[in-house]
Amino acid sequence: MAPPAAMEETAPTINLLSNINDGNNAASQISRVTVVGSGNWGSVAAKLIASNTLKLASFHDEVRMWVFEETLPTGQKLTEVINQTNENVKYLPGIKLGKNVVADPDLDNAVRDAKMLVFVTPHQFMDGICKRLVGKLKEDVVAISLIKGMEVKMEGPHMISTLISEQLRVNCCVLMGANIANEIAVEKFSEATVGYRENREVAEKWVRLFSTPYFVVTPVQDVEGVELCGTLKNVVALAAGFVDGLEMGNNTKAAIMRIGLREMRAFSKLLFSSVKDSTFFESCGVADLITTCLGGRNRRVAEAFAKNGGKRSFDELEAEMLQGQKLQGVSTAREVYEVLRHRGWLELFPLFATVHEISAGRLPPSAIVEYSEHKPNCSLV
Ligand SMILES: NC(=O)c1ccc[n+]([C@@H]2O[C@H](COP(=O)([O-])OP(=O)(O)OC[C@H]3O[C@@H](n4cnc5c(N)ncnc54)[C@H](O)[C@@H]3O)[C@@H](O)[C@H]2O)c1
Ligand SMILES: O=P(O)(O)OC[C@H](O)CO
Repeated sequence: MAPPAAMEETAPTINLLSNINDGNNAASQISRVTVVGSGNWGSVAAKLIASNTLKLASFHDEVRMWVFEETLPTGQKLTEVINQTNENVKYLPGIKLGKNVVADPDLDNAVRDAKMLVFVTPHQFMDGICKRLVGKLKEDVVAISLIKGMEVKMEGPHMISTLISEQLRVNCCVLMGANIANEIAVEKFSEATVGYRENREVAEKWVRLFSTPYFVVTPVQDVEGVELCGTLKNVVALAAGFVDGLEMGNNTKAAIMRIGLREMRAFSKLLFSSVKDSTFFESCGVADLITTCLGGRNRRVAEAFAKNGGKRSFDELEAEMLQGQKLQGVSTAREVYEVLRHRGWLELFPLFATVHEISAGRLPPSAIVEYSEHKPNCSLV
């Protein structure tokens, strides 16, 4: 059962202007939370949330976590092992998730009673997941996407939060930030940004659900800006990895990060005029760009790709180096490239375009710095 309302006062939340009724302990007011996804970040998100649902009276203690079921080399099902050991032995070994995290391989069952849905799968699976969930949710469900990626459809680019809100007809916020999951798993201090469209009250409820003394969350009214920061930094991370693989040094890497940030901002503002400059100074912006270009998986695999002279494909390196975890940067670079080509913007975004050309094998990794010699006069908004 959820603890008494008084405990809410001692919960580790940041100071909010919220008037959310956390004092109302009626069963109908208590939100059940389900995490859809159980990879590296999905598991850490479940752990974070589960530590708070035990303390905050407005959330049900139990956190359901939908697991894309797989059989481990031991022959056991991943879900069974998570529930027996309280550990995601494949995607987050060595970390206890909290006894109130329940792994569930049945998607319909996992979301059935949820009032708050946290989506955190690799972005390429979300279209299929949303289709499976249509008509399966409770009324008044709210969602948040922790997914860094986008979709490109015939009619143009689609953010994942838009896919969720349109297909499932729910309010969907986003949470992005400088958040390498393994560091948060061991409770090292970091920050994150919740992006919301209009409903500040819902955003603040998400902030309460995620905030801990070591995970400080700030709400920002710019859902597209926050989500595009999280999505596009993965493309810049590939460029940073190429530079590392070619041993070009820190100055070159800093230059790539600066140019990348400039393209991130310009691309975001061309797609959505509402995107705010200030968002790029939040955790979701420059901070995530820095941590990803220093310590992320996209950077690491791109470094190996460049060291091999582009002779081993990203798919091969991903499977070998990440053991089931998924890169988002390569498909995002392709999706961004499609938008640029379709809209006649390729000349405006030489870094983004070149990252795709390299990862698709059409240019050598060294082209990451050569593009600027050929297109020195390109200017961005
Ligand atoms: N790992 C991080 O440090 C981190 C931090 C912040 C944001 N993110 C973002 O979170 C999202 C999820 O990443 P992650 O790190 O939790 O996952 P991951 O890359 O560690 O794991 C891949 C996940 O995909 C699942 N999967 C495989 N095939 C599937 C299918 N057909 N359908 C549905 N699921 C399938 C696997 O079971 C596994 O749970 C991504 O958008 C990522 O960019 C990751
Ligand atoms: O490991 P990456 O490259 O997927 O990046 C992880 C996170 O997005 C960093 O915030």
